[in-house]
Amino acid sequence: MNQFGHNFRLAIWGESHGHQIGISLDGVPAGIPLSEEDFAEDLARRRSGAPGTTPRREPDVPQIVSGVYDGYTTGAPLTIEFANTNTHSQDYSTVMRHYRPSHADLVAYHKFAGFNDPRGGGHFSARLTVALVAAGVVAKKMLPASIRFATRLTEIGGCTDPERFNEVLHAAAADRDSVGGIVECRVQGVPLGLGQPFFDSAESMIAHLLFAVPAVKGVEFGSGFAGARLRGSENNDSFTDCDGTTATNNAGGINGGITNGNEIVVRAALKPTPSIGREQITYNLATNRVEPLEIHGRHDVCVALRGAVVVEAAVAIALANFIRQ
Ligand SMILES: Cc1cc2nc3c(=O)[nH]c(=O)nc-3n(C[C@H](O)[C@H](O)[C@H](O)COP(=O)(O)O)c2cc1C
Ligand SMILES: C=C(O[C@@H]1CC(C(=O)O)=C[C@@H](OP(=O)(O)O)[C@H]1O)C(=O)O
Repeated sequence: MNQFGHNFRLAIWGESHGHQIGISLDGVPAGIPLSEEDFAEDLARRRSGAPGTTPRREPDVPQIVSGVYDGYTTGAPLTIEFANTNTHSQDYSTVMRHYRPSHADLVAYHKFAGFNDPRGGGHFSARLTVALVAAGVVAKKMLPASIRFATRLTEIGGCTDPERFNEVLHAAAADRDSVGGIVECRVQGVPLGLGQPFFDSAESMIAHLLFAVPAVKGVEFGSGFAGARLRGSENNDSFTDCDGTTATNNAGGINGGITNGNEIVVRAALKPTPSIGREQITYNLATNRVEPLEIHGRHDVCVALRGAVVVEAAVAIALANFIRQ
C-alpha cells in the first residue's frame, strides 16, 4: 500500500518520469495558514545543485490542488502535486532487462509482472521524496510550536569530518563510484507522552517512515547499536528532576515507546547510490547471461546529501501522527 498513518494519513503517488508526482494528506486540522511559499525552504534543501548531487534539476514548484481555501487549510484532504519537467527516459531503455544492481528494477519487474514503469526507477525513484518533504512541511505546522528540528550529515563514505566531505565526494565521483552517509535528526521541545504502546510506539512510527525512504538501510535511536556494547551502568540515563530530564540521553528521548521530554535523537544510514558510472558485471535477462552493465543517467554521488531533509520530514510526519485533534 502507498498509504501511511492514523491521525495524519498520507497517500503518495507518481513515477519519476510520469507527468506528475504528488501526495494527499488527510487529518490536517482546519485553520492552519498554508501557501506554496511555505514549502520553499525545505524543498530547496532537497533540490540538486551542490557537489555530489544529481544533475537533474527541477524547479519543484508545489501546486496545492485541494484542502486550502483563502490561505488556510480547510480540514478536507490536502493534495500537493509536482510536475516532472526534466526527464531523460532514454537513459533507462535497457534496465527492464539488464537490471541495475541494488536498485529496484529486478524486484519491480517480477512483482508487477513486467508492467512496472522502469523510467528513472518509476514509482521507486527518490523523486517521490519531494512529496514527502512537502508532507513534512505540513506536519511541522501541526506540531507544537516548542518543537525544533536540527538535522545534519554526520558521516559521508565513512568520513566524519565535514571539512573533508567534498574531498570524499570528489574522489568517489572521479572513480565513477558512489558513497553512503549517515543523517542525524535531533528534535528539541518534544512534549513527554507522544507514542502509543504497543505497536505504534514513537520509535516504531519514526522507523516505519524512515525505512520507506529509498536507500535507508539502518535506523538507530540515541546510543543505538553502540549502546548494545555498553553496560547498563554506562547506558542508563539518570533523572535529574521530577519532569524526567536526564543527565545523559542514550535513550534518544524515548522510553517504553513514549517520548520522555528529552531531545529525540535518531540516525538514518543511507547506502551508497546504486546507480554508478563504473562498469558492473550483472545478469542480463535479454541475453540470459551475466555481462557488463554501463549505467547512464544523472545520479547523486551520495544520496544522503539531499536525503537529510527527507529524514527530517519523515520524523515530523511520524510525530504529527501522535497529535490528537
Ligand atoms: C534523496 C535521494 C536521492 C537518490 N538519488 C538516487 C540516484 O540518483 N540514483 C540512484 O540510483 N538511486 C538514488 N537514490 C536511491 C534509490 O532511489 C534507491 O536505492 C532505490 O529506490 C532502491 O531502494 P532501496 O535502496 O531502499 O532498496 C536516492 C535516494 C534518495 C533518498
Ligand atoms: C529526480 C530526482 O532524483 C533522481 C532519483 C533517482 C533514483 O533512482 O532514486 C535517480 C535519478 O533520476 P534521473 O535518472 O531521472 O535523473 C535522480 O535524478 C529527485 O530526487 O527529484
